[in-house]
Amino acid sequence: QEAASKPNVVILATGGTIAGAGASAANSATYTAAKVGVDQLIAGVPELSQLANVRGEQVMQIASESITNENLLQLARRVAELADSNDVDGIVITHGTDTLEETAYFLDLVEKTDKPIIVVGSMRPGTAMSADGMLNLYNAVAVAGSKDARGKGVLVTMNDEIQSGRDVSKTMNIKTEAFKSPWGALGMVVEGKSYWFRLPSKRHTMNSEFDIKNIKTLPNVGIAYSYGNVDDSAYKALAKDGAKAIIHVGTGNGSVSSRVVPTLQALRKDGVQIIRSSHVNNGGFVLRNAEQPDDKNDWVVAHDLNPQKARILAMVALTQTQDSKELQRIFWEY
Ligand SMILES: NC(=O)C[C@H](N)C(=O)O
Repeated sequence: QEAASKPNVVILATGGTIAGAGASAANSATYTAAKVGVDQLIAGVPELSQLANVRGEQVMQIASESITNENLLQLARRVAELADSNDVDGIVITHGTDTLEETAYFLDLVEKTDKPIIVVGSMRPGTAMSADGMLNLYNAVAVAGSKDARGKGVLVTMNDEIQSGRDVSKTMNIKTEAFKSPWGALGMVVEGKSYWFRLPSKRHTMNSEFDIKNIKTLPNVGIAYSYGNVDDSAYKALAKDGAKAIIHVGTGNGSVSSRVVPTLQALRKDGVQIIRSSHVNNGGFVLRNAEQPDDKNDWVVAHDLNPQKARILAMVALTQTQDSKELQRIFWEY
């Protein structure tokens, strides 16, 4: 009877530092990620059973720097199956923090559900002093089981904050206050209770035109970084390797070096989509035709998406359109 009154939350474990282990309690930074299985992870936080009926599944066991597009698709398909089942109220994904922001955004774009989907990780392994994984996981399950988290898109619970999976990124390694959004957190979780302050305004989940059920494979999209004295070799190499789009990680306004401009114009003529983003640290804001004539060059701007999130959106969008104007619409709306 007590179980019937609690929400049913499934924890999908993928690895990362939240499942990591070090040689001693003093090893907060030196450890091996993806060591501890999901059952042990759940057993390590017995208080979870006060929040929800929790069960776990090990989807993969990897450090998130090694995640592939196939891993992303596999995870997203399993999330969709669970979201469709009547006995699941919320889903938590434990994940390495390196690419957590990419996975969270991918799921935000392709999952057709208003059930809470929470992606969570930790900055320290569970074996370390002041490990942050236990509380982050507790908070994730609390949010996943709460009715007021429904319809808010994929969320990330790190360091007591509830962040939008679309906006959040890892801004720091080592520190536990690593996950920030340029537009601020959506809320806080304290002692298992959520406090909300704002809502995402971009299209996501139920309101998204993308659906994992229609996505068989993801296209090759590469990222090339700009800096002083940059040349065009990375762009050419990506195109040679079959990239359908290249995310240009520009300086400042997503600017393009005069040495690189002719190559990007030529690649666009050859059919490669060129998407300008910025490498500024606290959130880029790239506008069309600002510093570069995007209309003339038929390039796209990533607006506020960082390069790794721009890659995710470009891959998803390219499953549906090859038209640069459509691509730009999608980059404004998601
Ligand atoms: N804190 C972490 O989870 C980092 C680790 N390299 C990972 O992404 O799997």
